Amino acid sequence: MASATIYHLPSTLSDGRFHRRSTFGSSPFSSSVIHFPVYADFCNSKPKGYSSVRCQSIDGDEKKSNRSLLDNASNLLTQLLSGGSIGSMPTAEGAVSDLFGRPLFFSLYDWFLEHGAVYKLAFGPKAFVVVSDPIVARHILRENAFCYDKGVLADILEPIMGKGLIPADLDTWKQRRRVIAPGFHASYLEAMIKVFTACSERTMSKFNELLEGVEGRDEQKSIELDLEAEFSSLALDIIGLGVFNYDFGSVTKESPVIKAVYGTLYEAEHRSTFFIPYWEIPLARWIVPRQRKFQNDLKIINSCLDELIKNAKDSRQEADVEKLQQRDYLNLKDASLLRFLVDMRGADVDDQQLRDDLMTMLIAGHETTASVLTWACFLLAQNTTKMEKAQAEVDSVLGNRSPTLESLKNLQYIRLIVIEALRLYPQPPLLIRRSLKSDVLPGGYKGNKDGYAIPAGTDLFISVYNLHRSPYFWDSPHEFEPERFLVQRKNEEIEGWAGFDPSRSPGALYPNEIISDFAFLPFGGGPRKCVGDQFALMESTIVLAMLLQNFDVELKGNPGSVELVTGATPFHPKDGLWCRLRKRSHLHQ
Ligand code: HEM
Repeated sequence: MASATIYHLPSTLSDGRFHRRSTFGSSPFSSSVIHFPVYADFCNSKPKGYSSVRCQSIDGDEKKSNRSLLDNASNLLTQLLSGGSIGSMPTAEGAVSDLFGRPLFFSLYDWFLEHGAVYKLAFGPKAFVVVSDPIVARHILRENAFCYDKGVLADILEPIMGKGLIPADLDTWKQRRRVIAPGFHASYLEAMIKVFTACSERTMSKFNELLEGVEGRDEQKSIELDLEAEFSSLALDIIGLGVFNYDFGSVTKESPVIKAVYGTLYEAEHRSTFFIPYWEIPLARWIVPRQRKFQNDLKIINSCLDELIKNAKDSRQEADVEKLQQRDYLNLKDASLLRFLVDMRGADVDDQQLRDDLMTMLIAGHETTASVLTWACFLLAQNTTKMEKAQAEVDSVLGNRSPTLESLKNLQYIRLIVIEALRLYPQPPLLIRRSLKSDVLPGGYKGNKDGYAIPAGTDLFISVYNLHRSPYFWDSPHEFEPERFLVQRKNEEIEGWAGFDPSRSPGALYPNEIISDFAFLPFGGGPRKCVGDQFALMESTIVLAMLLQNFDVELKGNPGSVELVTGATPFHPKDGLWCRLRKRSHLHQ
């Protein structure tokens, strides 16, 4: 009989990694948990694409009759307080109760199909404008980018990231972006491939050791583990080494710093699913136990970062940007971004700013990447043909060798799987903005030809989830089809959208917002686009390739039982992604 061993990581009990969903219980958004529709449901739905999502909502009259007094009062208040100023737009009379039963983005999707690509969400005393159209997204993110700031998101993240790139005011952002973006140059990324490979090898060794501990013949052995937790540890180790040359070693051990990082991540996540700055209530940081713990976690991380900054400054070797980029990164002992930032001539900054920069990248680049890998495995494990195609590519490109930059270029199918996972599960599913001045949004596809006037101070959600699953811009939008990115797609009917054309970004290893004219926005677009996109994509490709090179992966349970939680932060399977791993048959002794 085949033996299987179930591994609970030690952290299950002590660092809160797996308790985090329960901390979300108090949030109106994140308490939403749904059984995720099985991939096959999507494929069989008619019209192709969205009926599975729609079937989870209460439609029409039934929905209205279920509205509570709270919903009616909330909508009335919205109309009174903000309805007039952005009145020309279709309004989704969102029932607040809709938000309790399931993640917010499902409701946003239903309302998008009902009201169009730009609608106003009547929600309590506030109104949000929800955008689900590439032409409108392009206007906000690129053409008129400096008319908008991060609004609610900056309010939420500022206490954690300070003046890091994400929440920074415009002046600080301009100054820091100019210094940080060049740090992700080609030689740095190539050196990072060594880091991705070395860290992944540690994870693969851990899995192999666990398998060796199982009794029985090689071909019969399997282990069951939560791949989401494993990817989370691996991504933490990678971001620590890549950004500040610090080895958390979290794949194999626990430490107070690791616990503090997870504590901080969960607080960041909790705050970003709340949208109301409850932590600013006077004395909350001293009285509320979770806030006290958060302050303590921040202190632990900050003192670790302070020491790393001090060491980097003590060994500073000043140079111009061009000279820094020409260093022999493949052989540097410390190829980290911190080294680059500290050594850059003329970019002297105080320790506080450096700390904010590092903290921002630690948070922005950790769970996002772990989530992409999680959902890529979830999708692949449900599709035997695509899994076999992926493993065949890995076998022919890598054999039993470790990945290099050259092999990464040849792992085309694995790259597209990562991209397709990001299309179906964008991390985060919403981009948040607030208008700094009055503006006129384009109407977008099927919208008002004159556009929509919005006043200064309007809060907007660009729903990347809606964009990525729009039936107007994608064929079979809910299907897992990595191959779709190889095909040119034009839609002459859509005025103002240039269509999908891979040749628009020659030499790009991965499809991006340019190729899709803003219909594909996993890393945002325009000046605030993610600085770590290539880092994250290469990392995900290498980790996934090495996993498939070594193991057969299947879901432990039924895909329909995988429950999904999210707010404005990465999607998570509620109880992790439990998978069964077996050593690939050609690797048996
Ligand atoms: C798959 C992984 C990742 C995803 C999906 C992702 C996604 C995003 C998105 C959507 C934005 C734009 C947010 C907006 O416009 O409001 C962003 C910004 C940012 N990301 Fe990433 N990211 C990932 C990995 C990383 C990594 C690895 C790093 C750093 C090493 C990083 C650092 C940043 C920073 C600093 C910003 C702010 C840029 C600015 O405002 O100038 N991200 N990311």
